[in-house]
Amino acid sequence: MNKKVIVITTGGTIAMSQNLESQGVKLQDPLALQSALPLLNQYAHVEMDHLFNMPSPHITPFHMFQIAERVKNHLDRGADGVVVTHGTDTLEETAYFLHLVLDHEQPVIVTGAMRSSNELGADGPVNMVNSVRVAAHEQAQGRGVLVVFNDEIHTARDVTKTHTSNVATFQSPGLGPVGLVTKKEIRFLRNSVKEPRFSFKPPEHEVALIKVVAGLDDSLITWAMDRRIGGIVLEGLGQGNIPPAMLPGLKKALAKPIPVVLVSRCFNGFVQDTYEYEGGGKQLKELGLIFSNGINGQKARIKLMLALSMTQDATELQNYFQF
Ligand SMILES: NC(=O)C[C@H](N)C(=O)O
Repeated sequence: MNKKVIVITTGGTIAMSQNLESQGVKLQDPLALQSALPLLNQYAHVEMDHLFNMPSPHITPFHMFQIAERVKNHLDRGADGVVVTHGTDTLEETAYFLHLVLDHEQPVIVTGAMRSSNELGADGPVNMVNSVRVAAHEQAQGRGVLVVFNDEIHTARDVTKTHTSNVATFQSPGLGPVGLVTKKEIRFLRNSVKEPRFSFKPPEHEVALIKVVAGLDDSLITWAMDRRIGGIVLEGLGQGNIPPAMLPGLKKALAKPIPVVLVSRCFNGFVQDTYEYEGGGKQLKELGLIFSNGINGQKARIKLMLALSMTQDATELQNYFQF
């Protein structure tokens, strides 16, 4: 039986073309994407739903919720799979947001392109075809949200954009792709981590992501507190350490209480309570920071936003970050 796959378009380079005079790349009429339909229909019965036409730096967590609502509607109404086309700059954040709020068996795939539609070697068509193929594939079911790009399949949890312009930009550091797409075959290489899902609600709290650098003091933490931020993610150094000058503001934030999640700015390895010096992981653990492993700073921010819509309780928040 021909599977029914819905392609929801939201913009990004996949929906753009290059102006031959200025060389600038910008959005075109989203209906131009419909020209891919005859190609896509070779693999499934495909319908397109044009939701937004935005560059992905314009996407906010509220837009992510709107995308999630649209995906959910299609899945609830019986689509066998959904593909979301999206700009690559914030693609990993939207993919992870969808992953945390959707709980369907049917495959949900996020894809995009690094080269716009009229550039040499445009990768949009092949990424769309591969995404539709994966969305219609039995073995893609029950794996949560996947990112299909450049003949590879990645989980929303693990994938990150690693190159500003190369078509092989999406990688899962330390793990590699969860699956591969060839002309003949779709093959999954490993299972995905199961994560608890969050309530289907728009995020209510802003969360600040602060990248820790040598010599940083607590002024960004103070700024975040003045803005009545709901939570803070610290992208710490190494195994999860910070300069001592951050401690006064950090202690004030924790006393409020504002939950603070700690990830590492290294993209391999774990944050852990190893170091006993001032600002070291041992002290941060004692102060009550939530240690988070397996997701980067931008994804920990999305997760904390969703978690704060469910609870403010420190132990419950901690539990969400065990996975
Ligand atoms: N390749 C891309 O899609 C990048 C573009 N700036 C976007 O995220 O919308």
